[in-house]
Amino acid sequence: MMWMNIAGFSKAAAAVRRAHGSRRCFSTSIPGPCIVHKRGADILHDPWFNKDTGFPLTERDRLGLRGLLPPRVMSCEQQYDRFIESFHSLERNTQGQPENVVSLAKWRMLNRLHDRNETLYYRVLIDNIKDFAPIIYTPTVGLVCQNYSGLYRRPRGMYFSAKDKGEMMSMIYNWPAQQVDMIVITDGSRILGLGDLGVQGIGIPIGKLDMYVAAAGINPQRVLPIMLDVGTNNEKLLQNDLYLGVRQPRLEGEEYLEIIDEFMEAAFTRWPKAVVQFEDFQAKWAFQTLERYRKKFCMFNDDVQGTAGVALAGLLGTVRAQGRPLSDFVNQKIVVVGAGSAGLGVTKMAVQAVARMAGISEIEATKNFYLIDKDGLVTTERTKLDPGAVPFAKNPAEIREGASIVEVVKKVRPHVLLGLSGVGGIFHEEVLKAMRESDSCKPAIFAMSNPTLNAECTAVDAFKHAGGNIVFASGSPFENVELENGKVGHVNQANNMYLFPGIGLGTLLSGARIVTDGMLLAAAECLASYMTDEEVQKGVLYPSINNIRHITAEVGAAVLRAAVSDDIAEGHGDVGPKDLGHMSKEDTVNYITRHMWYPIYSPLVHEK
Ligand SMILES: NC(=O)C1=CN([C@@H]2O[C@H](COP(=O)(O)OP(=O)(O)OC[C@H]3O[C@@H](n4cnc5c(N)ncnc54)[C@H](O)[C@@H]3O)[C@@H](O)[C@H]2O)C=CC1
Ligand SMILES: CC(=O)C(=O)O
Ligand SMILES: [Mg+2]
Repeated sequence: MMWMNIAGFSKAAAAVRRAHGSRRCFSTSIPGPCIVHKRGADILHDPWFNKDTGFPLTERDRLGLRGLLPPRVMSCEQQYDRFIESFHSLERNTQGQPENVVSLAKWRMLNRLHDRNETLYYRVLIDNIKDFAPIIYTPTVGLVCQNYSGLYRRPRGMYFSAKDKGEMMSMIYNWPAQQVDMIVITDGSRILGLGDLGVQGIGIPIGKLDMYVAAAGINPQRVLPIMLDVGTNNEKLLQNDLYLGVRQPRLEGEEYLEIIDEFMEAAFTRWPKAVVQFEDFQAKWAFQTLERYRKKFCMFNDDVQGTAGVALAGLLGTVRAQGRPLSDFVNQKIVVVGAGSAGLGVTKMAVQAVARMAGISEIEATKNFYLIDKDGLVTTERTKLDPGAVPFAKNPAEIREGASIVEVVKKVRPHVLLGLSGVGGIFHEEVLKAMRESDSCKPAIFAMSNPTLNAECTAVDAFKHAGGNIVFASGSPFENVELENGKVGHVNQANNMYLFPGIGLGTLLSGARIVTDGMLLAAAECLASYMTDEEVQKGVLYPSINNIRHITAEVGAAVLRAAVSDDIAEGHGDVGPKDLGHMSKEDTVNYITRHMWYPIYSPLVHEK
């Protein structure tokens, strides 16, 4: 078991990952050729193949591009520098403007590059992931979704609407790529903490798949963002003339399930080896679709399962941060605020970990967990209790039904207060001050809701009101906080981005037919053991996002090895299940790393 390995994490491994995270590595080796079936201007208009001014003269001749570009040939490095310089100049020129305006301007600039030249786009993204993830992912992606109908310029991904019923099996063949490895699908019903955004939620699969390319090195020609537009219950969108989705209330019940069933059959008929990630479905459909498909298709739900693993890794980190042995996790009192797809997923996985570590039943393991939803503390007195929350309902004799967050924190004095409610600011001053009385010497506050305005509290407020000795994590990035004593309050980003790319990549390269609990647990354990004791004791629970490729390789390898142990790995390409089984841990990481796509201009070879 992983729990034993954490303390043994070697300094050498830490050095390797730092090297891996180094920026701007322009490879000097000659890349293999890329076959292209078009010529001339058609190539320039195809972002998969376009190199802009980067086409060498010989290639311009071979592909009929001569005269279609300015004569000067620029290297990829020169194009890169030119883009970064333009980006900095945008930053200078927008100084003092409202934050939303600046964020959208930056997103537009990156998006234009994405639409024009994918190779350069991903090079820029990978090498500057810390600066650009907040633009293509949370928080700016939330703003983009809110404004998507107005921002829309070019199509990306596929849209299956309620009106396409009966047509999906043929429609799926409209996608131009022969092979698809990763699909991220949403129905737009719960986009971050922003609610039902209907068709505009397509920004989320696009952003998640950008992270797949950047972190997991999935080839961008093999990713497919999907919007399943079954209507929206957002009145404002339905009234908006510019709204691009189907203008009808959401389908419900069997009608809804028939649409998703049809899509899943169509997708896996064309690409039987693909992995499908469900993202930002409202809780009832998140759980139902997960149960419906997880034994039948190779899929997982990122909000339920990915988030659970990231939170569990962070919770284990908080035990180490207190200088206590991991076995003390079983004694940690944890208050979870938000009992939706994410909150229930996290609580369930953490309870399972306690049960395993303490050798007790899952029911007994719920003792130290307190679940709060919009109606307050969940107890057995609650009428209309969500079935998923039943195991965590407290006895009202312990604390009253519906008790507020402050009441629960004052009474329980939890080690951890974890928010997945989607409600900005509910960890207000009184709640945070109550955490000063926590039974932990290093109380932990996880404000995991996205985007930034929906975080349960800001980093500054957490350190100000709960004290400088807390451990803090948020779902969207905040700056570190300067404390009065001259020390730095470290801000962690507790976001499922640390796991979903590795879960997807490990699953894909193992050729697993389904995603098992064992694979998800292996991912969480791998992340939990990634940090050194020294780092964790400084309150650093998660690695820097600059190391995301290395983390993803490690997580992917852990997932793959779990698939082999679970006997469901069927292999990938030339690598059969036996080959996978014979790989050492190090071989597995190397195998995963070798399969990561990296953006370099390949020589284009035209074939009719
Ligand atoms: N950091 C991360 O990696 C992730 C963060 N999230 C974030 O978590 C949030 C929730 O996501 P889901 O669970 O899918 O949503 P959900 O809609 O399924 O659940 C929200 C829960 O919060 C509760 N709630 C609402 N108002 C409340 C209040 N005033 N006090 C206490 N509880 C309240 C609701 O009753 C419900 O149980 C979103 O903001 C999302 O962005 C979700 C997945 C991953
Ligand atoms: C991060 C994420 O998946 C969410 O906020 O929904
Ligand atoms: Mg999500």
